[in-house]
Amino acid sequence: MRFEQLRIQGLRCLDDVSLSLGAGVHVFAGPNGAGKTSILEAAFLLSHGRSFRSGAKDALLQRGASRISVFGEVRHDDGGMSRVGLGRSGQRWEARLDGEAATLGQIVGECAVVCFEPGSHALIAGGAEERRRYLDWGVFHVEHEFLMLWRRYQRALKQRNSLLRAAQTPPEAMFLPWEAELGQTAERIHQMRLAYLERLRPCLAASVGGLLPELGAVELRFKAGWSDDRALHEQLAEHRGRDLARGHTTMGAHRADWAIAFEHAPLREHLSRGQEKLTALACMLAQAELYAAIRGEWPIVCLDDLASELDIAHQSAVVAQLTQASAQVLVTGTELPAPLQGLTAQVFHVEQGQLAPLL
Ligand SMILES: Nc1ncnc2c1ncn2[C@@H]1O[C@H](COP(=O)(O)OP(=O)(O)OP(=O)(O)O)[C@@H](O)[C@H]1O
Repeated sequence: MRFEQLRIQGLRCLDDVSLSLGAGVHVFAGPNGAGKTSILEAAFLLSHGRSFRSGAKDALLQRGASRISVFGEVRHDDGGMSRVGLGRSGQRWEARLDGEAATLGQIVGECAVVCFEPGSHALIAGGAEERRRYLDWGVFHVEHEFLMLWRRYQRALKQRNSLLRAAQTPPEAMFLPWEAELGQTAERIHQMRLAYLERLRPCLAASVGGLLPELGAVELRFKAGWSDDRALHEQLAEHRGRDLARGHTTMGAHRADWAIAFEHAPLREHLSRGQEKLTALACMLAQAELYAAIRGEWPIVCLDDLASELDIAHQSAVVAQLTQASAQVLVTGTELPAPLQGLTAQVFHVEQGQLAPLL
């Protein structure tokens, strides 16, 4: 798939920017603080309903603006077109699909963007939340039922947590239905996550093998978020006392995690910062490749500040793979990255939130 049009209003320094994009590689080049990353953020927002920069929800709105809005025309490889939009004035985000009010899930289902950026190493070196988000984004695109299950799970979790925090401990009967619901939905979420990771495994082995051959075979480990010897609802009942003391639910699908271990770097601490970044990039590429295998089209790939993140050999390897796959690629850099010189790429100069195509 690819964006044919992208319109961004009121996002950081981008006051009102319209872009026409084609197939293949697009480069956004310009000085620091010009607004290059903000363009990728807008694309990512349509596919995830959030920015890839942490804590950015309020910072996204341009200072002094009352509304933020991002609109994209997505051309699918089968010729179909989806018009996706996301806007926010005040605290509420509103989604639109083909001119009609829609849910966030609907637009995210139509528009797939993956991104490698300077914070991506957090997928390997950071907390479990990033890894769950990555996993669940992939699961969602394979199993549309996932979102509904996840919402049911979150609702039950919220209810149980508020019982845990009540001034006077409620009777057991009030906990039981929520614990049963958590147990049921968590089990199905777990099965979907496991099935997705099984499908991801060969894609990951291939992309890691291409980018980090020196680290040897790769192993993917998954933790459900609760012990696998008993049903979750039983464990929730058993550990209610501990959860009451802590004021929140300490086990369940919201505590799941996964990890990658290499034959020659079994612990995460064995990886250099550059290897963490390459591993995160391999995860992103594997997810894109699996998406393409399942859905029949590549997601849009964003590479933020590519030249400062990777050495030239790895930049070249990534660009070659994406060009071969005919993915639409949006790259940023203070200059045109070396592996793109001589390649057919549409280059835009970005300065102070303004864009101009360079011939
Ligand atoms: N809410 C906001 N309102 C207005 N301007 C903002 C807001 N948030 C950030 N900015 C400004 O918008 C610009 C955003 O820059 P962005 O991160 O997109 O730049 P960049 O071209 O990727 O820079 P770099 O090369 O330094 O990474 C910066 O100049 C920043 O100061």
